[in-house]
Parts: sequence; C-alpha cells; structure tokens
Amino acid sequence: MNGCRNVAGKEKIGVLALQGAVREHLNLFHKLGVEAIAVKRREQLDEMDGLVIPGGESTAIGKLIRQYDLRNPIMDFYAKGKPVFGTCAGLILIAKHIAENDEAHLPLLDVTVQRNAFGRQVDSFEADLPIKGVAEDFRAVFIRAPLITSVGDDVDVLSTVRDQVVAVQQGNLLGISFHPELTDDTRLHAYFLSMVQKAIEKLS
Ligand SMILES: NC(=O)CC[C@H](N)C(=O)O
Repeated sequence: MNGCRNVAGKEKIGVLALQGAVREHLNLFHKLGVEAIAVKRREQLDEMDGLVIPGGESTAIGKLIRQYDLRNPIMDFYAKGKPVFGTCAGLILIAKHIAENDEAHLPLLDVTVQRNAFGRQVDSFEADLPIKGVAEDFRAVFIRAPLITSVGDDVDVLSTVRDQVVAVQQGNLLGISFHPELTDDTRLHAYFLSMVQKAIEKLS
C-alpha cells in the first residue's frame, strides 16, 4: 500500500478468474494499492466489494459461469448494491441484449452489444479516447471488440470511437469494449475503485 493511501482504502476487488485477461487486471489494481483477488468460487464473492469480468472469450467464460454455478451469485452480488465492471468479453457477459439473438449471460447492463463488431483479429486497433469523467486521452486497445449498438435511458455514454459507443455506465455498472488492463494506465481502474468506494459508503 506504500504511497497509495490516498487512493485505496480497505476495499476488496474480485476479478472473475475463469478465462481471459485476469492477471493484467489484478496487476493494475495492485499498482493502485488495492487488494484485488482472483475469484473462482461463489463463496469468494461474499468478501468482495466490486467485481471485474475480464476480456477473453465470452462464450467460454459464459459456459464456465454456468458450470461453476456463478450466475445467480453474480446477479445477487449486483442486486446487493455492489459494482460490476465488464471489459470486452466482460461487457458482452453483463449486457442485457446480444445482437444476433444470442442469449444474455448476466442480463444486467441495459445495452445491446454486437460481438466482433470491428472485424476479425487482424483488424484489432488502438485509439486515444476521451472518456467522460476519467481521462482526455486514454489509450484504448480493441481486440475483436464488441460494439454497443443501443443503450437504455438510464445508461450514460462515456466514450465513442468512429461514432460508435465503446464505454458506458449505468449506476453501479461499468462496461467497456476495449482492454484497459493491457496498458499501464490505471485511470479507469481508479474510476471503478471510486464507484466501489461510493457503493461501500452507501451500504454502510
Ligand atoms: N478481447 C475480447 O475480449 C474479445 C471478445 C470476443 N470477441 C467475444 O466475443 O467474446
């Protein structure tokens, strides 16, 4: 925690560790001096104040969520007032609607997402984006990224690229098309941390 006391407190953040970019998220929270833990079992969720669902392959993570019986525990976690942050595949997993009529995994965030909307792996790209309330110039890494094609009334658009929505917030839910954990930039993780801190204050 050295030198990070102003940022981090006693909060614990879980990173769902079934598949995908788990370590990278943990590293960024550790850099902020935050206790962050790889979560695999439902019992671990009770101890967490916030949960990250990382990028990877949404169909694989979705299958494992069901296999490990984590669907209802994650839905309950959010219903208790605890924040959830989905990045890339994680965004697909928390979306209420998936284009092409794929069944929603954890129907939480009131958006429609379209998978692999920016093209194939070779079409992955990076862009410097302004993100409302977070940064003027965030280096965003898009890898087979989903697009947010529609948002509900309560959803706040935080960022767009090529006129397409790529970052949103709806209360305690944060959803992002790209991979903030693949740079050293901790600002989005610090933003999520502030959501978690506000939620803790509200719940105590
Ligand atoms: N980088 C990613 O997380 C890619 C997401 C992946 N294309 C999916 O549909 O799940």
